[in-house]
Amino acid sequence: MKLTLIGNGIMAQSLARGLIKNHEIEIIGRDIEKLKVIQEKMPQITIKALDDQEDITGKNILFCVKPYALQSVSARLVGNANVLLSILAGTKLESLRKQIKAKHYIRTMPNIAASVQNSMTTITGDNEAKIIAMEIFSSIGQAIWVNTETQLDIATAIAGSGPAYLALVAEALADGAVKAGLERHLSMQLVQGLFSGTSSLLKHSHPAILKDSVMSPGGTTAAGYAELEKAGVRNAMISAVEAAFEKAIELGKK
Ligand SMILES: NC(=O)C1=CN([C@@H]2O[C@H](COP(=O)(O)OP(=O)(O)OC[C@H]3O[C@@H](n4cnc5c(N)ncnc54)[C@H](O)[C@@H]3O)[C@@H](O)[C@H]2O)C=CC1
Ligand SMILES: O=C(O)[C@@H]1CCC=N1
Repeated sequence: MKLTLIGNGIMAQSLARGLIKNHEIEIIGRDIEKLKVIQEKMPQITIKALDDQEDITGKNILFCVKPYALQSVSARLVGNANVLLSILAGTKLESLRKQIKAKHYIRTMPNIAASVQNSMTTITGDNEAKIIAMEIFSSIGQAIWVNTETQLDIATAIAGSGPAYLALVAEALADGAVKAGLERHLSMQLVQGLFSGTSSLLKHSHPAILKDSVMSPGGTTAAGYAELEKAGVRNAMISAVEAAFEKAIELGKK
């Protein structure tokens, strides 16, 4: 399938890197020099500077600019796209419909692991475009269709932003090991293996069961776990997801 990405930032590049294996990719962005650098890394893609009258007629567009840029970028788009698939956090389908012409509209929330074909993506929007949207995002990881934009905004707070939360945990665990005296490279290697193994286990086990099976009576895990509870890590995680959800709602009001 031919896909046109508008935007040349981190997420457009992550999506392109994942999608290139199964799709024909065009990236349209405002920074042609940056696009040339991207093309050096992914020679199969085509690149184009965003025109003041950029014709999107018949294209399947993956819209990858910042939420605040919706108005200024859409003012430069002419014609009627086939499907407009937006990845903009918070931005409502209603705003997209008002500002960009397309046959069908989709909101999606992929994450940065799209670059390694392991995104956890949620999708909502026009039912007529459900199959095409699910096909695109299933080719770069797992894709789930949800029925409301509220569900998508909550999903944004966990699966969209989540890689940053888990990266914080990963970095902090490695720092703990370094503090205890282990070399940095070994600490990082252990954390990578830890995340990979735990993620495999989580596919089949409830987190509470997993935790119980690791925690021996009077053992190391119980000692460490008590510190996490004392520091309020559980509550911090819940608050983080709530705050990110609220921010998505706020972005949707702009
Ligand atoms: N970074 C992530 O992990 C994720 C980001 N998103 C969404 O992806 C979108 C892009 O985010 P990032 O790639 O992280 O940001 P970024 O800052 O790396 O890229 C933003 C892109 O928007 C373009 N842009 C901004 N203003 C523009 C204008 N006036 N005219 C033309 N182009 C303009 C920039 O040139 C750039 O290509 C955002 O809407 C964000 O909500 C969604 C899922 C995950
Ligand atoms: O931080 C953000 O707003 C975007 C949306 C999800 C991940 N990054």
